[in-house]
Amino acid sequence: MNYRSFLIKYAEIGVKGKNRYLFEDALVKQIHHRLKRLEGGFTVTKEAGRIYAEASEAFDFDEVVNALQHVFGIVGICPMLQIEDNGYEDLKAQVVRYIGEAYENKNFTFKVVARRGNKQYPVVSDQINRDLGEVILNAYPETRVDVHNPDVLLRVEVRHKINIFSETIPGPGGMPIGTAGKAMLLLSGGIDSPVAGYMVAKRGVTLEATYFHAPPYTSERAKQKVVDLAKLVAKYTGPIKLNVVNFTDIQLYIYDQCPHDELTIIMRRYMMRIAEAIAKESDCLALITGESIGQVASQTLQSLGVTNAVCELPVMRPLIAFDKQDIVDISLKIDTYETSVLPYEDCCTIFVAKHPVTKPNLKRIEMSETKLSEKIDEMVKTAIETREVIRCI
Ligand SMILES: Nc1ncnc2c1ncn2[C@@H]1O[C@H](COP(=O)(O)OP(=O)(O)OP(=O)(O)O)[C@@H](O)[C@H]1O
Repeated sequence: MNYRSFLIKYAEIGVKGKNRYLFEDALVKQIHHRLKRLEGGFTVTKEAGRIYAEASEAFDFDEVVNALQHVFGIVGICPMLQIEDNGYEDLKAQVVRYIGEAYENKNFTFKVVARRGNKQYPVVSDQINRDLGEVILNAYPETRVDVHNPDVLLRVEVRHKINIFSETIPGPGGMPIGTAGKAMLLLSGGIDSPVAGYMVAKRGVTLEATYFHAPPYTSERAKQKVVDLAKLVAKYTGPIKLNVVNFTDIQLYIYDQCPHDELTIIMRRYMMRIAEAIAKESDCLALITGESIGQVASQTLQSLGVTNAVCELPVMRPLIAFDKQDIVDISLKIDTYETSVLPYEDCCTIFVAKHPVTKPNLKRIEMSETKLSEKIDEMVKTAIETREVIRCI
């Protein structure tokens, strides 16, 4: 079948009451944004509970489906034949043509489910089901009707135009980007943080990201890996503004002044302070990290509490109760795993102590931080001011 149009199904956003149009408009915008980079000259429109993408020229079917499968908010992608209402006999002929072109092998069972959005249409749905069933059986005698468990469920929607479709390709689900504010992802080169960003973005949150690097202790390649990860996540979220913060002086200073078993937690607190300052500048409403309870020393409940103590914005940790394998499974699904496991050094691991505290005490950590003079505030200011901003698409 040479499809020209797609019917886009969305679930959750269909139940958003009076705000529904906002969600639909955001989804239309995201679909439009994604398809405009591809061939096909797509027009994206909405019509009472339905979104359509219609091509005006030739396009690569797989490429378009792949693009739509990266748009949060879509639960199903139905390639469809959309026709004008040119009378009942024409509808019958078009359905026969659809089945003829869509299925090479006609040895299947089917059921027709018609729905009249346009109640003026002269034939009621039940009658349409029976009549179309009959013309299909006559045209293709190998087919059989099975109303309980059909191989092919042929849907015919009689609206302003008539939609004929029988296949639903799953979409990613979630909510359209741009419907739930913006958050700052602390993006490292590991497996977890890209997955954390993906999960929060899937709820409609626009992402910005911050990466801390420590040249010359961390390489250009390590930075490039984070840029590559941001680009992979951006396939789902749209462009991500990545702030690359030079953390070297701060790390060296903390290393000089503070007990080494507290380095990880104190560095983490400075990362959060800096990420939050940039987040506030960018109107982000929350921070996101890839932490999960107990994974490493800095991810015990005590450590998470001590880290949180420096943040005013809420810190979202979508992986908090996930096992590593569950996180790996998502990273494989979203295609970040292979990049995440490339063996480049991370700035936290370079200065890590042999036996970091696993149950830090807030008072003690605050006491240790008093060893850092006003110099640290200057360093934080400089790190924020001199950050590099990379647009990842
Ligand atoms: N260099 C960094 N730049 C930005 N964020 C970082 C950096 N290092 C750590 N983080 C943030 O802190 C979280 C915990 O990092 P940590 O190194 O303890 O764990 P991890 O399991 O290695 O995480 P990941 O797999 O995301 O790197 C990360 O998920 C990320 O959100």
